[in-house]
Amino acid sequence: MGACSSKSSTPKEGSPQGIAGELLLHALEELPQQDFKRFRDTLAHGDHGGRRCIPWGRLETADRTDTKNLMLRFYGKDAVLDVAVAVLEQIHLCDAAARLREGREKGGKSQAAPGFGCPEGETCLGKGAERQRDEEQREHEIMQANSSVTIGDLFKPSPDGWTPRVVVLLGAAGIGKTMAAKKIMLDWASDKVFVEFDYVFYIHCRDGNLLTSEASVADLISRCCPGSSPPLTEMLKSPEKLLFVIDGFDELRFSFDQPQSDLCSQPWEKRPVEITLSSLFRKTVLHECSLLVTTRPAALQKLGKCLECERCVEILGFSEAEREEYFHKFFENAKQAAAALQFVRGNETLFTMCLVPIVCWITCTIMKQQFSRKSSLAQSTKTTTGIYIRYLSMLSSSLSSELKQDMPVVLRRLCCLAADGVWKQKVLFEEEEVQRYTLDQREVLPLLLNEHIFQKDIDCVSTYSFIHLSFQEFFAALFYLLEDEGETQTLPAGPTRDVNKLLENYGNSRNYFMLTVRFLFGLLNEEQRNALEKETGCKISPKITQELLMWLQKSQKTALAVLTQETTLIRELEVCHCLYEIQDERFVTTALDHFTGVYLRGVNLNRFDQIVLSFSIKNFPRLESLNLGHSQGQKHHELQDEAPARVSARPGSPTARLSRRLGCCNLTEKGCGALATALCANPSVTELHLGDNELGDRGVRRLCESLRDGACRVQTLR
Ligand SMILES: Nc1ncnc2c1ncn2[C@@H]1O[C@H](COP(=O)(O)OP(=O)(O)OP(=O)(O)O)[C@@H](O)[C@H]1O
Repeated sequence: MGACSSKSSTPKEGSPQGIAGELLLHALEELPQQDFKRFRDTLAHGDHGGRRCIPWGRLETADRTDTKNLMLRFYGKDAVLDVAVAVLEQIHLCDAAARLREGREKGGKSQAAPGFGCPEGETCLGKGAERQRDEEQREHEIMQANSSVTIGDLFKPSPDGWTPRVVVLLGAAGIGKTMAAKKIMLDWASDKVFVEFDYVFYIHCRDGNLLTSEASVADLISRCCPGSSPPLTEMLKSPEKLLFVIDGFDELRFSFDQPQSDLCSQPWEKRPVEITLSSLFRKTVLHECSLLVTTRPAALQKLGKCLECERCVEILGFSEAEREEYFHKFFENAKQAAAALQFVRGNETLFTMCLVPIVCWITCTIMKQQFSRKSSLAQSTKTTTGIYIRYLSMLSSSLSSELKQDMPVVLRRLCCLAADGVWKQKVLFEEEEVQRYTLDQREVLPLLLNEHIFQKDIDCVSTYSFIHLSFQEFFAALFYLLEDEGETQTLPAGPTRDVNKLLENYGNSRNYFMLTVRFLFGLLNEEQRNALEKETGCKISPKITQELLMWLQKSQKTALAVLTQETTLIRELEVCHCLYEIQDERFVTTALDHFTGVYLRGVNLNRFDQIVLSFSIKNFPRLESLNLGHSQGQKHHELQDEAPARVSARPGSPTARLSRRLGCCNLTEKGCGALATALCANPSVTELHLGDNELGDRGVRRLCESLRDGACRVQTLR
């Protein structure tokens, strides 16, 4: 658990951090109590030249030593004194600022002693430290997610008594974030959770995108209380009793890069919605209120720029028992539920995929129809794309023959609408927009669209969305594969069909494109393509295959992978998800031939992720390293039992130097058996880092014995 304690220890005497820390502590101790309070307040709410503010929740009760330690932890030894000097100047304590600056200059000279601190200008070392901090922070977050948390615990104080005010609920597409947010509202309303809050407001970000006129925080609150005039003055009197549930941060179109000086400070101030939300996130208004924000992981980086996440909890999806419970509730009929479960359990991958509730829902919906009609869920379905295609087939089979005839045209138009929406980060479409695509709602409503009544400014308008955002992303992907039969020329100008444009933008706005790109890979699978063509009557062309392949290979230079001096490592599990969806071993092997390893430290691997990762490992021609240090989640059965064997069994690998780092990845003593067998068969393994695993002395002995005659070094950390 070493990495989880990201709390820095007290700086050691004589260390560079110690000097910065000592100077800072000295400066803080010189401040009278009132000034020290102003210092903390500015630290939490001031402008630190783009640097993060320390959340007030942490500073509120901090004494001088705590404040020094928090500042060192947040800004590091190199920047901490800059921040302190700037804060002192902001609160007009210019003498104190000058003394601190002078002390730093003197201290700086003494640091020039050999072997003490880093020479000036060595920015690469600095950057390394920054990366390291990010990584540790992520590992810390993941750790938090793993200690199982219930809704009622989200705002509970941590063991050291500190209560978070900003909690982020993180989860993949369709994992149940909106469901959880709505459940929170219901549970709070019936006094089951969060009794400490007098008012809880639910803001769905997709609605925020539609607001065109200016709005104050008070207006946003009023919108959450429809039909009545809420007691706003009373509500705003005690901000610490307010909780805002901000659902679907990833769906917000706003950039949130306004300077601090543009933000509002009063809840009655009417400003563009973007500014108002930003002010709420950055706590320049109602800074004592609490926020619960849900988001897909891809938007975490953007979120981190506009708010200080104080606690991050990941929704992991349904456990096996919960999947069973879901089936029973869905079917109501015990016999049908048991039969459906038996079928789905017969396809282990499908059952695993059902850990994502939306997949569970689609599966059950298809199965339910299967009981009344011909079977439509193939036993072989094992990709997310496959499930969505089966759903579409099911809908198509339920259409009247007249509607079915129009299906290719309707589908092509619908795909244009979906793609246009994905590019414009639009989830809700107004009636005229849908009509502009010459889509008659009666045709498409049963297919995918949900109708919502939305209060836009003073009017009520009908808006439509795909039955779930992930369906919009599925249809947006299909847009790039459908052969244009000419009729789309009459539609509003949408995005180009050039997939390269989408891929180029993936790096910048990945959270909007990630699932769409994953579906693109899935739709290239020949079997899936054929099934879709047969069911819908549309022509689907695999002409983008080469583009996707080249993009993956080129992605050595993108955020998907990291190119070190000698090796190119896959750094994002998303690459493996894309490759898994295509289920084409030749494609996967060719794509992976450009990489030499996988580096996924601090990733939360669920069982499906493990299946996905294992698929890539199995088809990895030049795998030299697999680093899963600090990866957490359910035990890595798949990787323990299969991946090592698969790696060693690959022809052509004997000359490869294989180094495996499995530190802290939940490798158990049992897993050592499989690992040992694999290692025996693979004399090319030269290094094995096992870090802080649970394998016990027997496990280590077993491994060492296996490796006695080889050149492999085993490193453990316990
Ligand atoms: N706890 C649950 N119990 C039953 N069904 C659930 C649960 N959570 C989610 N679902 C089902 O899964 C669907 C998707 O859930 P939800 O919309 O909450 O996901 P999400 O994480 O918000 O997805 P996205 O990031 O794509 O917006 C829901 O419409 C519902 O059918």
